[in-house]
Amino acid sequence: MEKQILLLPGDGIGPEIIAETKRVLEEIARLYHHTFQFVEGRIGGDAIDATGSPLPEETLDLAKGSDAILLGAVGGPKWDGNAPEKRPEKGLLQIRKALGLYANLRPVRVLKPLMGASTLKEEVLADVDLLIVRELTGGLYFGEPRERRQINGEDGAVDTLLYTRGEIERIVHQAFQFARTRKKRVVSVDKANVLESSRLWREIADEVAREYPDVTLSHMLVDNAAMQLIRDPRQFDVIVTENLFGDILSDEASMITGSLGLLPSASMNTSKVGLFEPVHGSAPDIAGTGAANPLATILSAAMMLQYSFGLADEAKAIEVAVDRVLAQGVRTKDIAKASENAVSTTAITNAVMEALALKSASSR
Ligand SMILES: NC(=O)c1ccc[n+]([C@@H]2O[C@H](COP(=O)([O-])OP(=O)(O)OC[C@H]3O[C@@H](n4cnc5c(N)ncnc54)[C@H](O)[C@@H]3O)[C@@H](O)[C@H]2O)c1
Ligand SMILES: CC(C)[C@H](C(=O)O)[C@@H](O)C(=O)O
Ligand SMILES: [Mg+2]
Repeated sequence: MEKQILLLPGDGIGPEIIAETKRVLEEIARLYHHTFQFVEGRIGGDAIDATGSPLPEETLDLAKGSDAILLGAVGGPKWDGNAPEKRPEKGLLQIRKALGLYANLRPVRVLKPLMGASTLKEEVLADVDLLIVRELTGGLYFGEPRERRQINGEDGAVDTLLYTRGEIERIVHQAFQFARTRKKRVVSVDKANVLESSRLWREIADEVAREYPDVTLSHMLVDNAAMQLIRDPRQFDVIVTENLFGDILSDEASMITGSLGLLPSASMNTSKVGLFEPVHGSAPDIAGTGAANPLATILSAAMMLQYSFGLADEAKAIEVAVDRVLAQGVRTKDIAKASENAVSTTAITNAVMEALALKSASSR
């Protein structure tokens, strides 16, 4: 198979984790006889410094001409004081919107060798396998107006939480379709006791549910959901929710697995180009130290192989290699216990590549 993959390293630890993940993809190409052509583009602070824009036209053109996009992370203190249009994060929001990537899939799977890395008790961790389906191109992130203005004679600011029927219907359908391939349970998370947009969300979720009689739908208020995720994450199969709630709940859910450095994501639409990126950010506090955990990005690449290229065996091989490396006790600092020696971003990637090659040799 021949595919063009756009790499968008971005800022902070982004270039480190993308360089390592590229090596894993090259190993997959070698082992399974594919041709992956890599092109590289700028986004975020890196793009602002080079071109003045967080998402240059050239990057968007490269994205549209590629088969899939693998992104590191954007942002950092250097650009924190920038005007809204010149913030690195704006580039990420713009590329999601421009490519219509409304469905953000964030799977949360407990990796058995890491049970001890989680702050939760082992009895609530066994069998955790949930999927957060986050709406990604609507809600507070994009609603207009958004501005500073005088309100009752003093400084004020407004953001707008806005959803249309079509936006809600399509993401809820996605959640039900994924639930059909899993444990057939959807929890729709909202704040319908306060927000009108949530009341519309709930009504539409109920309507959509009638088309999936084989799937159970329940509703949960977001504050309760935040608590239930920690109390007993095993109760969830698919969680569908609006943009901001999904952002917050997914960072929270990462601690079920043990680290934000483990959580992958896929942003999809109905057309061909998907964007794959770790859930975490640019981690400026550890950038350049070799401490970044590349596994979230490596697992995002596995999602890319599966969802964009239909390469299920290759995706599974990466997941199995990651499990094997963790079972061997190889750990970056974020998942190592005080008593364990932490290894570098490159060293854990080497271990994943060795596990891949070993598995491939033994299955021949
Ligand atoms: N998708 C993205 O590009 C994305 C996502 C979240 C935050 N951000 C941006 O990143 C910048 C930093 O934000 P933040 O510090 O709040 O969130 P962050 O996710 O970058 O980091 C939070 C904490 O988790 C740790 N961490 C994150 N990823 C890690 C990894 N792979 N390995 C080991 N440790 C890891 C960091 O060291 C930090 O202590 C901000 O500018 C923010 O806007 C970008
Ligand atoms: C960087 C930021 C805009 C982004 C978001 O909020 O969507 C990030 O936190 C994420 O989770 O992908
Ligand atoms: Mg986030």
